[in-house]
Amino acid sequence: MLRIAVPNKGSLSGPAAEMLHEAGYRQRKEAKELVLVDPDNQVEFFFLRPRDIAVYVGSGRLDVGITGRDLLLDSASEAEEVLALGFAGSTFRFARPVGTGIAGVRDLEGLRIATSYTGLVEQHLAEHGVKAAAVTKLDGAVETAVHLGVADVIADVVETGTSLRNAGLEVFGDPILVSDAVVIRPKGAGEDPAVEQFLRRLQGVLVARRYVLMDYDIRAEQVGAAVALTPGLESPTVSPLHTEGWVAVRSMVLRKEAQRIMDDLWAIGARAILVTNIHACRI
Ligand SMILES: Nc1ncnc2c1ncn2[C@@H]1O[C@H](COP(=O)(O)OP(=O)(O)OP(=O)(O)O)[C@@H](O)[C@H]1O
Ligand SMILES: O=P(O)(O)OC[C@H]1O[C@H](OP(=O)(O)OP(=O)(O)O)[C@H](O)[C@@H]1O
Ligand SMILES: [Mg+2]
Repeated sequence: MLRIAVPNKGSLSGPAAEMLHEAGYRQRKEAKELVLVDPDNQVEFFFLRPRDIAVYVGSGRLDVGITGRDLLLDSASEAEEVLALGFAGSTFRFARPVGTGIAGVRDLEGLRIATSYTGLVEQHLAEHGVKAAAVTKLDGAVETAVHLGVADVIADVVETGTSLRNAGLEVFGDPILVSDAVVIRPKGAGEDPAVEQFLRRLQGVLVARRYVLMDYDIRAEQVGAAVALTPGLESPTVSPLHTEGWVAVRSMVLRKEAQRIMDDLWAIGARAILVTNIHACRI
């Protein structure tokens, strides 16, 4: 049975559960369940703290896991990213009190930094040859550390920037990392058909979320122009219509471009343009 680590709490847990459900896996009924067996799919889910998942997978005790790229890299575990999942997107950045002159990583020499991600910060400082006075590890609400005098600057997860603004802080320097929810495996793990199948299912969900199916009718002489607008992933399906001189086209298009493409198709004479959701797929 494939053993999969899944986040039990925080920003990653809800979207991860939703994605696994869309991929056809059983989900736990209540948040206190720690292990769930899905015999129909031959998998076993272990609900763990997101920060610990890289440790379990890196040690090879679990075959595969879902966590954040920032947590994976902070842990320095023997696990590696194999697929980005497109949720829990954020950047990991330094922030200073508004208006202070600290402009980049080099200005951090001799300063005190608070963060929940000491591994990431120490690695980043080392890469730039900078020696901070202290890198203090806090569990959360890191933005408050400056106000309370525990640190001069912080390094934290930033999504909308609201938490920083509320604390009178602002980002400076380049992002240390762009993060996303990711699937991880032990480094160097060999081919495993069960893992491949798991990844194919998740890739199917990603494609079903990104793309829609577009159907339309068009005069045969315009089919070249129409197909240029809807080239599909490989090649669109073109079928004859009962009405002489017309064809039906079916193609996958990016969901976010669907309305613009419908306008463009209409302008070259396409009619009966229909868009449908893809429920599941294997590409
Ligand atoms: N506001 C946010 N927006 C997007 N991703 C976030 C946000 N906060 C945390 N993350 C991501 O979630 C992961 C951290 O999960 P974790 O459960 O440790 O913290 P959390 O989501 O902040 O939950 P909590 O602080 O309630 O325990 C990281 O990959 C981080 O990048
Ligand atoms: O840029 P924003 O949209 O404000 O999001 C970023 C904030 O969200 C997370 O905090 P969370 O609410 O999980 O609290 P925590 O700091 O205690 O983990 C993260 O640690 C930042 O503080
Ligand atoms: Mg948090």
